[in-house]
Amino acid sequence: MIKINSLTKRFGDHLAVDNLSFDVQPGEVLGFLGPNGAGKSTTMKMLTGFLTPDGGSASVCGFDIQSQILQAQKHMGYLPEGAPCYGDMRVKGFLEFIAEVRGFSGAEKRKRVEQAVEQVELQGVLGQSIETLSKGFKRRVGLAQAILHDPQVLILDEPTDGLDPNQKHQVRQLIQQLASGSNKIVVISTHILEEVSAVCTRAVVIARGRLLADGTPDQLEARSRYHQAVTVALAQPVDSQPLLALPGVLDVERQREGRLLTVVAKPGEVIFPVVGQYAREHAWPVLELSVERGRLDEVFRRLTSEEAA
Ligand SMILES: Nc1ncnc2c1ncn2[C@@H]1O[C@H](COP(=O)(O)OP(=O)(O)OP(=O)(O)O)[C@@H](O)[C@H]1O
Repeated sequence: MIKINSLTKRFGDHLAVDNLSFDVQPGEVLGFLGPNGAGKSTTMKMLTGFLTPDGGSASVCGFDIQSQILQAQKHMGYLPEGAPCYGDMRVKGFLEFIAEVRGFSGAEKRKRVEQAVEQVELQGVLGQSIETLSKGFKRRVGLAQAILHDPQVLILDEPTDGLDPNQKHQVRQLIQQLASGSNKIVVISTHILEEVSAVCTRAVVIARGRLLADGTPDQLEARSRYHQAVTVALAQPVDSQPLLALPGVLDVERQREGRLLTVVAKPGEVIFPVVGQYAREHAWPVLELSVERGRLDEVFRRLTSEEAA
């Protein structure tokens, strides 16, 4: 597991990571969220031994990241932000080089490279130099080097940043594949909130280096103003004002010239039945009626802007 205890990092006067504490358990895919400059990459760099903390401690698979970093690194795969690789090396040569650095040789080295190549589907570009690859393929090379030694812990800094929707989908599938049923830990930093719903079992939100929220995607969505909101799509606009008098209704938002209503519930209230009944009784031309789980982007904005205020 990963244990982070009051981890702190300063750059000059600037406190980039401020007393951060949380644990990650085997089997978890943790989304590490925060606005630009929140301290995500700095935290990941400390965990992986690329930066030394100024305070606090952390351990990975029981190994302290300061006094036992080499042992900790054996259990970790790391995809740094932007997935930097040696541009003038060819893909195969680069992966063989990484395999050697990881201590593999001979048949074992060939097997490890083959497996990683297969997992991220690099077969078609093995002879190509890395600098000539598309962004998506460069990212895959970065992923291949991170998983080559089959680590217990994968730390991925914005693994889908800048990829097209198909490539994003592929990388997410790969993350799910790597994590599923394996008891491994995957930590991914991201700005993309749909990624959290798509692949993460838990999310931690930070801003200005401090922890703001920690929970499952469902728990975070439940903090949204739109949790249990009812969305009503209509063929024509209706008089929605009376909805405000229904029990449990907090607000009604109108969009598309009144043909899309979002009926917001008071905290803890379930309003789908009363809104549905009202619409039926008044013969509204309903095209679609649905309940919202909550909007992560709104929770994220609120949490991080409260912090900035
Ligand atoms: N080597 C450095 N020297 C000085 N300041 C740094 C250094 N690395 C990071 N910082 C500062 O520390 C803060 C946290 O940066 P960090 O890269 O960890 O944020 P982040 O959450 O990963 O942001 P992003 O989402 O933009 O990648 C920022 O204000 C950044 O400018």
